[in-house]
Amino acid sequence: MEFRPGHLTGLVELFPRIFEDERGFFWESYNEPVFTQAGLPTASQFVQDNHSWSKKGVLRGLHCQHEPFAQGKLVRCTQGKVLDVVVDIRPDSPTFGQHEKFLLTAERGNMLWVPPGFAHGFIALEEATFMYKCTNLYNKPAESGLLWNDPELGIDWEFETYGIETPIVSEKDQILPTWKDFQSQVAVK
Ligand SMILES: Cc1cn([C@H]2C[C@H](O)[C@@H](COP(=O)(O)OP(=O)(O)O[C@H]3O[C@@H](C)C(=O)[C@@H](O)[C@H]3O)O2)c(=O)[nH]c1=O
Repeated sequence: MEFRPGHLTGLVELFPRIFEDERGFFWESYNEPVFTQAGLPTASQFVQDNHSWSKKGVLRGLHCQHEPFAQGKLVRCTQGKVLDVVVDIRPDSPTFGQHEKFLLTAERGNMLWVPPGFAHGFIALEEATFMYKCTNLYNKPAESGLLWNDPELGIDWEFETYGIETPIVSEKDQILPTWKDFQSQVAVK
């Protein structure tokens, strides 16, 4: 497994070692001592596993849960490919408000460790199965997030590159706060 730090502190992209033969392929997606060595959470810290499937063009996000329910997420795409986007929402971070994008594909098996303190989302660039482990349980009242197309965040979701005309966004995600509103909400909490 190769571990590549993201530009935003705390993010880690994981690339498994892939063994291919005439039958197909094999790789280790989790190995406790290897994860410990890399400073990543291990099995007992992951308390919830999630699995979603999305049509091409579905955009989910950007989601987070406020403290003390913030979740770290180890995410991966096991069918198709997604553009994964994270926004740094740690007020004391020098990169507060900045985002980073990762192309996660089933073929490469790459994963992303997103620590607590980020809003997270993705767009399915083709039919995609998305699976992830979380370090905290789902807590509906603690749900929050950011509006995916807020100009202030300035995220290019690369629709043109992948032939997506209009993203499919849930009603809930269409009314998430802008970056400006999110900051004032956090400030009053
Ligand atoms: C996230 C979640 C949802 N649900 C339920 C609530 C709802 O009725 C239904 C669908 O929920 P959502 O629309 O929030 O699903 P979705 O938009 O896929 O939410 C996910 O998006 C990605 C980007 C993330 O980062 C995740 O943490 C999570 O927020 O599933 C759970 O039971 N447990 C969970 O952990």
